[in-house]
Amino acid sequence: MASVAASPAFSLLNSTGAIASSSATRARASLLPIPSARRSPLGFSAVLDSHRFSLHVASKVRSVRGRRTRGVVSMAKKSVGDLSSADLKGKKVFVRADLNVPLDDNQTITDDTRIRAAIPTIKYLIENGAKVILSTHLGRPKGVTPKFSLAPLVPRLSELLGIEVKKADDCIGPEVESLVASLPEGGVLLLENVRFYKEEEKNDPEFAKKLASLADLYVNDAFGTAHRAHASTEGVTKFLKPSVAGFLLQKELDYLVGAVSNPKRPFAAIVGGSKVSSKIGVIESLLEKCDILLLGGGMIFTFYKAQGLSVGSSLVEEDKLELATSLLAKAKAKGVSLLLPTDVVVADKFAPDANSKVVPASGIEDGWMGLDIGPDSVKTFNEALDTTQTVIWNGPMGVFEMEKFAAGTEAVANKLAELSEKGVTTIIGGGDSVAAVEKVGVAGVMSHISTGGGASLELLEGKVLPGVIALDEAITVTV
Ligand SMILES: Nc1ncnc2c1ncn2[C@@H]1O[C@H](COP(=O)(O)OP(=O)(O)O)[C@@H](O)[C@H]1O
Ligand SMILES: O=C(OP(=O)(O)O)[C@H](O)COP(=O)(O)O
Repeated sequence: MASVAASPAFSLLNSTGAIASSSATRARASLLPIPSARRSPLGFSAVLDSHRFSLHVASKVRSVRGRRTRGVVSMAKKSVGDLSSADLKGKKVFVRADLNVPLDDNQTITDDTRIRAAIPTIKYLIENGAKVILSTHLGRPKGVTPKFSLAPLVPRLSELLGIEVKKADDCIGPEVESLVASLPEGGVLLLENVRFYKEEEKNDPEFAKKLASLADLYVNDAFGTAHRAHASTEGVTKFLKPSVAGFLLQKELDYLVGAVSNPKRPFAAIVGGSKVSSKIGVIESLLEKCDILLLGGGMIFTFYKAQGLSVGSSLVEEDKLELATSLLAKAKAKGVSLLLPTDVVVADKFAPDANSKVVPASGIEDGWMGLDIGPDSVKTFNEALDTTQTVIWNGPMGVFEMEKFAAGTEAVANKLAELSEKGVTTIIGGGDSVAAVEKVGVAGVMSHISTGGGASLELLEGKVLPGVIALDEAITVTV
C-alpha cells in the first residue's frame, strides 16, 4: 500500500482512515480523520465526515493523480506539525489560542488547564525559530474592561514556556506593530484581549485584516472557541496563508471526531446534564455511532414520563415527551442498547440539606424530585461499561454540585478511570463532566478531556466548526 501526499504537508492515515498512532506521526497526524468509508460516485472509497465534501475530495485527488484512483482518500486540515523549521524560522506567526481561564477576585488563575494545553504548539513554534504573536479572548467584555486584561496570564505563560513573554496593551495598532518588529526569533508577544474590540465577535473583515497584517502565517489552536466565527478564529484566515491547526485543536478533533466516528467497539456513550432539549443533537448523532447509550441527569425524567411513570416534581420538559419516545424507538431500530436508570435518589427540595432516599424509577412520589441516579443503576451502568473499548461522556448523572447527589456522577468518573487504566479509550466531552472528573481527582488518567464545552457539544452533534473549516486543507491518498 503506497501513500501519496498531494501537498507538501500531509496527514497520515491507515487504510481504515484511522490516524497513525506513533508519537512522531501523531504530532503530524490528520485533524479530521476517520469515519466510516463510503462509496463515492467516482468509484473509490472516500473517508468522509461533515467537515469534508466528497466531490471536492474526488476532483482534487483526480487532478493530483491524473487518473482514476482506488483506495482510501482523506482530506484533512493542515497542521502546525506539517511546518518545518525552514517554513517557520524568522516568520511571524499569529497564534489564536483559547486562554479563557477562570480568575478569582484577586485576578489569580484558579485553573490553568487551557494555558497548559496551549503550550505544545507555542513551544514547537519557538523551538523552530518563529516569532509568536499570541492572541486570545478572556471572558465576554463589552469594550475595554480592566478586569478582563490578559496581564495575569503573563507570569504563568512565561513559567510554562521558560522564557519571558512580552505583553502588548492592545491587539492592533502602532504600539503592537513596533513590539512585533522588535520580537526576536523564538520570542512570544501576548496581544491584549481581542474581545476588547466589538469587531472581533462581529467577524469584521477590516479588523481581521489588521490582525492578519501583524504576521506571515496563522495557527489556530483555540479549540474552545472554534465554534465561533470571529475575526481572530475565522476572518483572519482569509488574509493569512498558510492557516493551519495547532496541536491542541488537532488532538481535540482526533478524539471528538476521529475516535467517536471510528471507535474501537463496543462503543458506549454516556449522556447526562439537565435537559434533554440541550442534548437532542448529541443523542441523535451518537445513536448513529454507538452500541450502548447510558442516560442520566435531569433529562431522564422526561423519558420516564413519556413511558407513563410518575416523576413527582422532577425536572420534566413537557414539550419533549414525544421526542423522548421517538429517541427510544430510534435506539431500538438501530440496535443500540439504551439504558435508563432503574432507580433514583429523590429529595424533598432542591437543596444540599434536603431529605433524600433511593426509590425505584417507578416509585417517585408527589412532592419528591429525582436528583441523582441510584446504586442499582450505577451497578448496571458499570456492568455495561465493563464490556466496552471506547466510552464518551457528556453531562453529569445528577446534581453533583451537592454532595448528597454526587454519587452517581462520581461513580461514572471512577469507572471511566478504571477502564482507562485497562486500555479503554475514555473521552470526556467538555462541560460539567470535566468538572466532575477533576473533582474526583481522576482527570489525569482519561484518554482525552476536552478543553471546550460548547465546541465539543457542537462537534458531537456533528456540526462543522467555523474555526476549523476555515483552515487550509491537506490531502492524503492511500492507494
Ligand atoms: N436530576 C437533575 N435535576 C436537575 N438538574 C440536574 C439533574 N442532574 C443534573 N443536573 C444539573 O445539570 C447541570 C449540567 O447540565 P448541562 O449543562 O446540560 O451539562 P454539561 O455542562 O455537562 O453539558 C448540572 O449543573 C447539574 O446540577
Ligand atoms: O469558555 C469557552 O467556552 P465553554 O464555556 O463552552 O467551554 C470558550 O472560551 C468560548 O467562550 P465564549 O462562549 O464566550 O465564546
